[in-house]
Amino acid sequence: MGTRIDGKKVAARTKADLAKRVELLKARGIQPGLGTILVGSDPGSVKYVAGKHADCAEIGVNSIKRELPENATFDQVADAVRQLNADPACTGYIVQLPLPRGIDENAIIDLIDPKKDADGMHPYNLGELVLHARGDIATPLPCTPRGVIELLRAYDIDLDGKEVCVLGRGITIGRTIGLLLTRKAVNATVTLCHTGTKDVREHMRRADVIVAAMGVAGFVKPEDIKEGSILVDVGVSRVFDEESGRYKVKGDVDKACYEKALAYTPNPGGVGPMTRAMLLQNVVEMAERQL
Ligand SMILES: NC(=O)C1=CN([C@@H]2O[C@H](COP(=O)(O)OP(=O)(O)OC[C@H]3O[C@@H](n4cnc5c(N)ncnc54)[C@H](OP(=O)(O)O)[C@@H]3O)[C@@H](O)[C@H]2O)C=CC1
Ligand SMILES: Nc1nc(=O)c2c([nH]1)NC[C@@H]1CN(c3ccc(C(=O)N[C@@H](CCC(=O)O)C(=O)O)cc3)C=[N+]21
Repeated sequence: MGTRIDGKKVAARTKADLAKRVELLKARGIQPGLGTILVGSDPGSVKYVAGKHADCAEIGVNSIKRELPENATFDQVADAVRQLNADPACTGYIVQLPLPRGIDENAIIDLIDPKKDADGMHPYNLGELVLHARGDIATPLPCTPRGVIELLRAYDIDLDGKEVCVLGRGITIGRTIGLLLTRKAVNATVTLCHTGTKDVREHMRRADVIVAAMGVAGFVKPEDIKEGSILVDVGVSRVFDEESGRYKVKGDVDKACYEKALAYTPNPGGVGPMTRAMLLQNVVEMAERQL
């Protein structure tokens, strides 16, 4: 049985450290504040946003909530973005995705002040990430990819020279994590797979590390992986559980793989809590840049 990588534990440690940094900021007259813009009432999104505010309260960061109805227009969402750009109490914020159909998400993300982009997904910040393969980087990093890397680092898993197979080319993780994994400080070699990949299972079998970020429950099977591989399970599906009669969160990795793995992140309890912790870390770092 491989090592279970406990995301909750590492996230709690990260938050305890951030709480101290928030104290220092306050002592120097800076109060960090996280803004959220939620459009509509998708139950998943409502839950994520509530979780983010609870995290803020835990470490002493102020919350600024903006809620718009499902039928909000592009201009209304754009106005909410402009208000948070101008609000000095808001040091960083996110627009919860997905936005209702008909609102161009990329056009909204474009309007976010890159200095307040807590998700690290503004084109300017993504561009900075592309341009800086070496040295320090002073712009906010995308939360989920950063969470994955911090989580592996917390368990002393060295990615230098490792073959990483990423499954999925979504914006929140698949398409950007390679930019972090291939930075000189991490030094991994990355293959990015998607529905156009010819033999995705062949790529998985070759990999030292698999980052599964598709949202296809149980996609990665024991016969697809190498003995001693490291499994990072990011994808989230809600699957009906016959036994309990309730919907349960399921990851992209079949639990039967754990036996063969050197280490694995459970789902839930792995990457999710780290994603949230990295959002807070971005907000604290953005506030620290004001010092
Ligand atoms: N735990 C956490 O903290 C987080 C979890 N997530 C979860 O991670 C998952 C990915 O999110 P996101 O980055 O937004 O990606 P998207 O959901 O936008 O995209 C999914 C990707 O998976 C690919 N894919 C789907 N089925 C297959 C298949 N059978 N074979 C190969 N590739 C496939 C798609 O390929 P194609 O492009 O060809 O259609 C697509 O690129 C989601 O389930 C999301 O909920 C996201 C962020 C944080
Ligand atoms: N712009 C943007 N940024 C995101 O970061 C983003 C997004 N859009 N769209 C949707 C996905 C999904 N996502 C999760 C975050 C935390 C948990 C999380 O904390 N999960 C807990 C359990 C939660 C439960 O049980 O329901 C865990 O894994 O232990 C899960 C999923 C962020 N996403």
